[in-house]
Amino acid sequence: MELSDFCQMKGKVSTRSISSLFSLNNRAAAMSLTAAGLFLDYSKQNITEHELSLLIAWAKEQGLADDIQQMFSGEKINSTENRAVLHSVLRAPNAVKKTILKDVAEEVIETERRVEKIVDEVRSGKLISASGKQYTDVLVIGIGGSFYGVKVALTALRPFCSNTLSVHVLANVDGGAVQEKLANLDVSTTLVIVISKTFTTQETLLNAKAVKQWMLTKSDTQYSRNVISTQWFAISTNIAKATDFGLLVDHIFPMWDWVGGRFSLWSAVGLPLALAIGNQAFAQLKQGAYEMDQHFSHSAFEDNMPVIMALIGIWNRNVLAHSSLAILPYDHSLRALPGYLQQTDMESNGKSVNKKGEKLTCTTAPIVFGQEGTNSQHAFMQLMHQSDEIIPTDFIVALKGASELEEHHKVLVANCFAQSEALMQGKILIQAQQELLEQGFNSEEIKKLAPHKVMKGNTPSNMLMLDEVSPHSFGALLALYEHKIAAQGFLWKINSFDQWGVELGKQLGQQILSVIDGGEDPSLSASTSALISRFKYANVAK
Ligand SMILES: O=P(O)(O)OC[C@H]1O[C@H](O)[C@H](O)[C@@H](O)[C@@H]1O
Repeated sequence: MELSDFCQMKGKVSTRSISSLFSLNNRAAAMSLTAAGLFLDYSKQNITEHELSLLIAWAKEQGLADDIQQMFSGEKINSTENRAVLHSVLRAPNAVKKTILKDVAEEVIETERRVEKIVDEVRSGKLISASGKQYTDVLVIGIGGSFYGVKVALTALRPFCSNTLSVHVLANVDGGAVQEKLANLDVSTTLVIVISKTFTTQETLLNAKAVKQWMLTKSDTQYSRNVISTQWFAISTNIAKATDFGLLVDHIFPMWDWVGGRFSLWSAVGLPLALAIGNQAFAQLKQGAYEMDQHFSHSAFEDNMPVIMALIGIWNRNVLAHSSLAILPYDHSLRALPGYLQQTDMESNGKSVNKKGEKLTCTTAPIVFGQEGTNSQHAFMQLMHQSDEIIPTDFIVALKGASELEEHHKVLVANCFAQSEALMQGKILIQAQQELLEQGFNSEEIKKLAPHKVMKGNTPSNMLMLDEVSPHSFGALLALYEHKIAAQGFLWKINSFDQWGVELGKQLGQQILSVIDGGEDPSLSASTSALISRFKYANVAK
C-alpha cells in the first residue's frame, strides 16, 4: 500500500466519531503501551487497530527497520551534509561506543570524564574563579540546538538543581535580554559557558562579546587579565575560533559533526545541566534516553512507542490532513517542552523534497505549538473546542506531582483528563439545549444561546504519562520524541537531520546589517529598504 492509498480513506475516517470506536470494549487496553517507564494511551486517536496494523505493514514495506538500523550503526544518513546521526550513542554504554565509534570512542569517553571532573570540581568548590571565589552562577550562551535542550532540561529538572549554583541561559540577540541576565550576576562568582557547534553563530558571538566586555570591565584590575581564561568554557567543533576568542584549549570541550545541534544535550552540551543537577542525575537522564533507544531499535513496531506515535502523526497529518500538533504538558516543570519540540520537530521535518531532491507529494511536519496546562485552557483551547480546525494533541502528565500540594496535583490531572475527554466527546446541539433547559432558560433564549455552546469534539489525542518528572523519565521522554520525529522523516523519505531553511534569513541578515551600516543593496525590496531607512532615521535622530 502507498501513503496515497491511505489518503483515500479520509472521507470515511474523518466523518466517524472517535467515541463510537470505544464500542469495542478492550480498546483502551489494546491501544496503550509502556516503554522505558513511560505510558502511552493512544485510544483517543481516530484510528482503528486494523487501520494501524495496515500502517505498520506499510512502514515495514518502506524499510523503516533498515532506516532505524542504519541510524544506530552510524551510516551517513544525513546525506546533504554527508554525516552520520549518532547522538544516541552518547547515552550508550562505553562498550557500544567503542563498537560504533571505533577510533573516536576514546575522545568521546575522555570528554565525558572531563565533563564529570569539572562538574565535581565546580560543585565542590575546588575549581574557583580568577579572584579565588567559589562559583555561585553559571551563564550559558548559545542559541537554537545549543540552547533549547539545556533550557528544557533545566526547567524540567528544577527540583534536582543545586541550591548553591544557579544556571542561567542567554540565547536571544537582544540587549534587553543580556542586561537582564547580567543585572543579577557577579563577575567574580560567574562561570561562563559558550555553546556553539560552529562558533560562528552571529547571535551567540555578539552575546559572548557583550558578556566578555562586561566581565573585563567589572573585574578588579588585578584579576581582569585572567578572568576570561579562568572562568570561560566552550563546547564547540571549532577549537580555532574558540581559542581566538580567548578561551584556553583545556577549557574547550569537543563536539562532533555526527551530533546535530538539536540532538546535542547528550554531549558536552549537557555540561551546564550536569553542573546544575550533578553527574549522577545527568547519568540517569542519559540512562532513561538509552532505555528508549533500546526500545526503539529492538521492539516490534506493534509495541514500539516512537513508531506508533510516528504512524499516528502521519495518519493525522497526511490521511486526515490536520496541519497542527498541540503539545500540552500538564506539569509546570515541562512548560519549556513545546518550545523545545517546535525546534526538534519543525527544524527536522519541515521539508518538502525527499532525500533525492524530488518534490514530495505529501505534507510533512505539523505546526507544533503548545503551552503548559491549565494555562492553555484559558487561552487557545477555545479554538480547539469550537473552531472548525481539528488540532491533534499530545497531553503529557505525571502521576506524582513535584510538590507537596497534593490537592493541586489532583486538580491539574483532573483538568488534563477532562480536556482529552472534552476534545473527543464534544457537545452536540441537543445536549447544549438540554443543559440550558435544566438551567431554567426559556425556549427563545435556548434557541439563541445553544449554538454557541456546541463543541465539535472528535479531536484526537495521545495521553503520555510519566510516573514522575525525574532525570530518568525526562531522558526517556526526550528520546521518545527524537525517535518519533526520526521515524516520521524516514517514512516521508526526507533528510530530518539538516536545516538549510535557516540559512537564507542569516544571509539576508548580514546583507541588511551592512546596509544599516551605510552600504547599499539594490536587491532588497522597496518595503525592506524603507524599513531600513525608518530604522536608521530613528537611530540617527536619537
Ligand atoms: O551551535 P551553533 O553552531 O551556534 O548553531 C546554533 C543553531 O543555529 C542554526 O542556525 C540552526 O538553526 C540550529 O540547528 C543550530 O543549533
